[in-house]
Amino acid sequence: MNLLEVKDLRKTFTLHLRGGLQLAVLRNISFSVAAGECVALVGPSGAGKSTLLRTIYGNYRVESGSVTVMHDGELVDLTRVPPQQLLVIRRRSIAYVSQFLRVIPRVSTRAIVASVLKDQGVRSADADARAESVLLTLNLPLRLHGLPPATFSGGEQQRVNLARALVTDHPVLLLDEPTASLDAENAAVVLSLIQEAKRAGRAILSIFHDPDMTVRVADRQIPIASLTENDR
Ligand SMILES: Nc1ncnc2c1ncn2[C@@H]1O[C@H](COP(=O)(O)OP(=O)(O)OP(=O)(O)O)[C@@H](O)[C@H]1O
Repeated sequence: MNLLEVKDLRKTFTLHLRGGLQLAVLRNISFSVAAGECVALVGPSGAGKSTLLRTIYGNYRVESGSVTVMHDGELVDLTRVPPQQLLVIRRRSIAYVSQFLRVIPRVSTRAIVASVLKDQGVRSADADARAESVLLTLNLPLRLHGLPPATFSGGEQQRVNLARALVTDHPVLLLDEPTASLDAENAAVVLSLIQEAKRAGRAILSIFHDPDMTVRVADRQIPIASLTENDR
């Protein structure tokens, strides 16, 4: 069963500060990701892999095409839903881990991770316990859970970011270079959590900075090519 379907997606950026210059990035992108599958986006730097993830998550408006995700047992086209519904769908059905953690200052790491569950209606004490457990699995020691992550190392911040997505059971998971700032040991933990998410029937779409990671965890690869003059 497909949990994510992308059809004929097109995306062009308009650079308003450059006199409205048009930058074509994605053309004719079509693929699907089934429950229990991890699909990797591969292609040269600048081809548009991160743009594709952000467009699927609804951060960017599409020029044309559709992005359908499984939400509450139904396939919903995210390109056509009003912003309020998009927020509801993000809360329950599609999670996105960017390379960068954006957090509210002075909020503790535990509270940041638990808030995702509390937004879904999980009781406060249960949410805190589950947040703590996933943070420990990701090798973030208890002494850091009460601290805001602003001063954490890049790899620690990346693991907090991952914890926010892995603590939930959203059917669709988008990961942008989830192991980029991690040492080999922590990268291996993340790979095993991705395998676990696959076994749980989630659909994962990811970009890996390391081709070896792609081979180890991805069931399929989707090539994203840089556009030529003719494609634009
Ligand atoms: N918000 C934006 N506004 C304008 N142009 C953008 C924006 N985001 C990305 N781009 C451009 O879109 C193109 C694709 O960028 P993107 O980051 O998606 O590539 P990528 O394949 O993920 O690259 P990398 O592997 O280096 O991370 C680049 O030319 C980039 O400059």
